[in-house]
Amino acid sequence: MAPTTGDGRDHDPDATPAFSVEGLSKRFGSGEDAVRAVDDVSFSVDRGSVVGLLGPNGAGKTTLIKSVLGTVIPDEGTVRVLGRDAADGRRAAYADVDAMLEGARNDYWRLTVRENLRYFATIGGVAPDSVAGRHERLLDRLDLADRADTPVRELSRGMKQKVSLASVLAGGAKLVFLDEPTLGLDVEGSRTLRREIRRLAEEEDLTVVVSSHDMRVIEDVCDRVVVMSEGSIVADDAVERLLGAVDDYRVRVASDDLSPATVADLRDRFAVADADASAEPPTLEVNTDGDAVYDLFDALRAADVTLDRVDTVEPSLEDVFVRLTDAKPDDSSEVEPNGDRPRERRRAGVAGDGGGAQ
Ligand SMILES: Nc1ncnc2c1ncn2[C@@H]1O[C@H](COP(=O)(O)OP(=O)(O)OP(=O)(O)O)[C@@H](O)[C@H]1O
Repeated sequence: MAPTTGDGRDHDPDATPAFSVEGLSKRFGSGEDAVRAVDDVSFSVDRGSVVGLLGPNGAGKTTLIKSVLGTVIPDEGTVRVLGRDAADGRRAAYADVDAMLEGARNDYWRLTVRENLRYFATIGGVAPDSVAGRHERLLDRLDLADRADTPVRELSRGMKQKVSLASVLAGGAKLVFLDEPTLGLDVEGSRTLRREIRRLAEEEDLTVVVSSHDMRVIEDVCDRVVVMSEGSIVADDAVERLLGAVDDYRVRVASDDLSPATVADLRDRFAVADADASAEPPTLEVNTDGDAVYDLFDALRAADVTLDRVDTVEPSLEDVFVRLTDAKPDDSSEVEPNGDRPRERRRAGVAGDGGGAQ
């Protein structure tokens, strides 16, 4: 048990959460038009953990993150960052915190990669020479070392995204928020960045909060997932436990005999989760439990469906998410040609990056 002082603060640095929020609420607007963006939310994040923040559009994720970053002032509740009450002194509370909000930080494209790291260390209040070793390590780990002296504008999108991540870490932040870190990347670029985020978290002893609509990011990178809906936390658990909590038993059958009429008939009688008529052979996924699976096979036999293949399907984080929030996970993944999400793309403020309190 960590020693505590009279004010209840503990002084064992490892036991102090990276951040905690208590009774946090934020409302926008007033009267009938008021929106409770965050509604009495309390939770804390241990140091060294990698936590995913999930939720459909408008769930309150960004407002929550900005409240912790100090760029949104909550109506009620307290925020403690690395043991310090954010209301007591923003500068001290946020010295070790940084964020990459909504896709990418605006790195300076005319500066080289290394110059960007030095610049962001400086505006984070750190003398760049004192963290030169860290910068070399970051460049190395993110496979940017041989491009360190290249202007950012000459890099591929995937590399620019990695420069953004390195810039967030350039000043020695211990707590970082990454919002949609893989947005706009191709499959390979996204996979590389996910691997690097996980590795950096472990090797640099970082606390990372990742917000994304991409379930692969959350599944690959996070130890724990906090799911928000309509301003409240609706689930908060380890990824495996969330997956285990879904006791759906789903079977996927494949057969050339699955005609549209047969599928329509089965839809009336079973919980059909998915049907793909264009697959070869066509497939049908049905949520079943207990005896329902036998009823399904009886019904298929009665409809003269000869099965080519039968599989059971493990529940995915997406299934859990849909169950908890009643929303599709990618309902805001519409991406503009430049890779940005359309809504309020450039509006977000970042601590130390010109974001003003609202
Ligand atoms: N500055 C603002 N003024 C008015 N309403 C706002 C403002 N910021 C957020 N809201 C509203 O608060 C609610 C929560 O928004 P928030 O951006 O926090 O959700 P989110 O979970 O981050 O959504 P998304 O995934 O789409 O980014 C929404 O109804 C949103 O319209």
